[in-house]
Amino acid sequence: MPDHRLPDHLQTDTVLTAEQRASIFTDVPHSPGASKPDPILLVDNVSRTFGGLKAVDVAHLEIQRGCITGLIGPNGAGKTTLFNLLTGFDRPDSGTWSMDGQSLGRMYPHQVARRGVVRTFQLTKALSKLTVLDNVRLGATGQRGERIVNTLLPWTWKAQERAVTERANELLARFTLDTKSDDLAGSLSGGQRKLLEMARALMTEPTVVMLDEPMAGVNPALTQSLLGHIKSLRDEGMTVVFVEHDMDVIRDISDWVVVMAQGSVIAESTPEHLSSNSAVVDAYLGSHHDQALEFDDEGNPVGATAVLASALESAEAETLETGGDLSEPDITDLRRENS
Ligand SMILES: Nc1ncnc2c1ncn2[C@@H]1O[C@H](COP(=O)(O)OP(=O)(O)OP(=O)(O)O)[C@@H](O)[C@H]1O
Repeated sequence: MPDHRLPDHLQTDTVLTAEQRASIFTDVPHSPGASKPDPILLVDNVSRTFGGLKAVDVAHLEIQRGCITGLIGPNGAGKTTLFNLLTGFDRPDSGTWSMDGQSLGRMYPHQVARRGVVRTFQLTKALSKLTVLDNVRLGATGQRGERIVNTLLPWTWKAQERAVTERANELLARFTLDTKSDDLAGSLSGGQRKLLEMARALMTEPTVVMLDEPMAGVNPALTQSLLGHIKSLRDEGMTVVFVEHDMDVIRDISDWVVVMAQGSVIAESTPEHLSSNSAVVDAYLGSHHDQALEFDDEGNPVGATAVLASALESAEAETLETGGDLSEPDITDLRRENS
């Protein structure tokens, strides 16, 4: 059994400094299912099939406490399905997973949230006919301590109502949505809805926040602000797991990166060493060679194309560093080999 206690020099109250986060992963092997010094989430043998397709088949995964873990992988790799399973929005065929030793299996989403694990969605789920404030207030449903509130006397409900509204207003201010609190959520831009979702998720004062493509569809001006918000969740002691396709974002904010392909975890790494991992390069090459490449107005690769470009660049650099050469193979040599 691996020893999951943090070494003495890393012991903290969950809020880790940048130095502590960097040293946490120094001895973690860059391999799928690697043991972490202090995992908050443990996943074992979780699988989910749709018809004949194995969407998720994760043998073992550990998520380090107090850090940002980026989850990447080609389209259809199973990232969203894994999020759905871990947060009670879907049921696996098999497997177990737990937070701090407490099983989270066979639970409904609100029960998982009560235990401190919340998630946001790739496509935001704001209720467009409700005000922004009411959307955030709804996040308090299933709140930890709700049962205690239910046993309180009627006149204390009002106090609870006030507390919920107060917290919702604080969160709206934090995410710079306070001027919009009386607007209908349907009037918000895509980026503002992402902020709204984050605010709603934080109503339960979670321990683990799982964000499914928080940057997708967000304009560049809001991207920086969202990145800052995600970092601040970690800096307040929360554990963040997020799905993202943009490698610049992954490099900017992840402390550790988990790579999925065809339902399984195929690699784990620090963001710096990601592109030199041949399994990652293979996964992206394998799944994207027949897809249209995507570029922005300035001709820079975006989305999966950016991941591929970055992986190729690093693989080429590695080939050169190890004395290889990048010239096309001589066709006459190939013919000779095949004859
Ligand atoms: N409800 C469902 N019914 C049938 N197939 C599904 C269902 N949900 C997911 N799948 C399939 O499972 C596989 C994994 O999908 P999933 O959405 O988890 O991948 P992903 O890594 O999140 O992809 P993306 O990056 O495109 O969001 C895909 O082949 C998908 O088509």
